Formats: sequence, C-alpha cells, structure tokens
Amino acid sequence: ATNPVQAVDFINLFEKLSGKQPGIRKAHARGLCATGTFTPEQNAHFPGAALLSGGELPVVMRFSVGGGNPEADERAPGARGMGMQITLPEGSRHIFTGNNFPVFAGKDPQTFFGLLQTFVPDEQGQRDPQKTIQYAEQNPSVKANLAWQQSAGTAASYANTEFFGLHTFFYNKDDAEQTKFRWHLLPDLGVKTLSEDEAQAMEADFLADTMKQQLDAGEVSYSLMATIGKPEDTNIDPSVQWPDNREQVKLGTVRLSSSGGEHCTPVNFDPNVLSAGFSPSDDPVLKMRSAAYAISFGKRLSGQ
Ligand code: HEM
Repeated sequence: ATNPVQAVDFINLFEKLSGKQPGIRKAHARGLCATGTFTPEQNAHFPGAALLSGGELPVVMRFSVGGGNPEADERAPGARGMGMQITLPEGSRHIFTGNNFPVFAGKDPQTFFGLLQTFVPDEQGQRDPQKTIQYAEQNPSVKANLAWQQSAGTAASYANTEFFGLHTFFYNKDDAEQTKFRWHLLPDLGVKTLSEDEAQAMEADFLADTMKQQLDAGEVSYSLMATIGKPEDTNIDPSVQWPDNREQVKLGTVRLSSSGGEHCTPVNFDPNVLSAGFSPSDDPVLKMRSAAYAISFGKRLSGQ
C-alpha cells in the first residue's frame, strides 16, 4: 500500500463513529475497573520468568464494552474487553489486554481500518450493511470475526467472560529454546452468555452490579492460560486461530477483591508493556496498538 494507515487515522475514525468524547477512551469507552491479585504458577515453558517466580502480585483490571460510546447499552451482544496490569516487586509491569472473541477482524491494521470505514453512516445517518458484506468478500481475513459477531450472545457478567490475547508473544525470544505463545483468560465461574430475551430483562448498565453481587457472594477468579505454539503456527496474523490441539499451560490465578473506583484512570493498557524475558511478535496489529493507545491516553488525560 502506498498510504499505510497510521495510529492517528484510527483515532480520527473512532471519533467519527462515536462522536467526540472529550476525556474518554477513544475505544472501549464504557468500562468497569477492578483490583485483585495474581498468584503465579511456575512453568517449564517459562523458566526463570520474574512474572511467575514470586508470590502474589497486585493487579488492576479494566473490563469494557467495545466501541467509543461511554453510554453503551450492556444488553447488546458483541465485543467485551479486558485490560490487566500486573505490577512486579521491583516495579516493572506486565500488561495483558484482550477481547472476548477468539479471532481478530483483519490480518493487518489496513484491513481492519477498511472494515471500520464500512460502518460510517451516510449523510442520513444510515449504515449500509451491504458495504460490510462486500468488503468481507474482498477481504476474507475479516470473515471469522464477523461470523463471531453474528452469533455472539450478551456477556452475562465480566466474571463469566473469556478473554483472548489474540497476538503471538515470545518468552526468551533470543534463545534457541524460545517459547512462542498466545494467552487467554478463562473465568473460573464458567463462560455464560444471555439470550436476547434474558438480556432485555436486565438494566442497560447491569454489569457493574452483577460483578459486585458475584464478589459479595464468593470468589471471582480467572485462570491465565498460555497456548504453546508450534513453528508452523502464525506469528503475525491475529485473524487466524492456531489449531485447537496445542498444549495449554496455566500461568497463574487472578483473584478479584474489589470493583468500581478510579484505579484504572491513570493506566494505559498498552499490550506491548511486558515484563523481563517476554517480547512481542511482529504482528502489525499488535505494533499499531501502542501508538493508538498512547494518542488516546494523551487525549483522555488532557480532556480532548
Ligand atoms: C489496529 C488495531 C487496534 C486499534 C487501533 C485499537 C485502538 C484502541 C484504542 C485507541 C483504545 C483506547 C486506549 C485508551 O484510551 O487507553 C483501545 C482500547 C482497548 N482495546 Fe484496542 N485497538 C486495536 C486492537 C485491539 C485488539 C486486537 C484487542 C484485543 C486483543 C483490543 C482490545 C482493547 C481493549 C480491551 C481496550 C480497553 C483498554 C482499557 O480498558 O483501557 N484492541 N483500543
């Protein structure tokens, strides 16, 4: 492409799709903050990882509804997100930011951008679904995600949602013995979605109360899992899932202790912030995210 898409183009497009929302995240605008702990488990695939070597570490998590609307209706089916910052004893951080779909909408930023452009309404405020269908025919790497969007229910609770990192990461990348993995966060309370009727019986902002009730009733926890990749599994394409027979290992348990509050306000959940020994892949979508999040973070903190 002669004119590759830039991070700022995404920010402008998000503002076009959701309106200017001064001081608000340009994507995943509606959210719920939570705090808790991460209890690591040592693992042969991650020898000596500082993240997994100590005891309990503090966690700040932000759950969110996809899109730039801070008043998004939580009864609607579709994308939900999760950002998790784990702070290590010496102060370094490891951030995991994932969504509830197992496959991304496009093999690279350009393809994803083109898809988002098909969602821009015309002068009468109407969206043209035909544009999206045509785009998918010409850009098949968006199809698996669109199929997921079609069939997705409404997340019953953030405590009952699975989140996927989607990109490939490495541990000890420079070593001959490097581990290649993708992570996901499995809710120990099980995955639950609501049918359309069940969702309509809820309040539009039910997710914060639901989380509070679940925290009052007992433990809300997640298993942080890594899928270990084989050489033939893609390093760079988040629109392609790895075969489902790959080895799964548990990196630790995330336990929530509180929800609500402003702990997430000063956090930029940039998925390229990794603790010692970990490194990102060359996935161009992953690379694009740091710059886009930084622009959104700066705008949000400066009231734009
Ligand atoms: C080119 C691709 C992408 C772009 C341009 C993009 C852009 C953004 C932006 C601008 C924000 C707001 C950041 C802030 O203000 O702090 C955001 C938040 C978020 N994104 Fe992305 N994103 C992309 C891909 C992804 C992918 C692949 C995932 C999931 C694996 C994801 C999950 C999230 C989540 C969960 C949040 C909310 C973080 C929070 O609560 O602060 N995004 N994204």
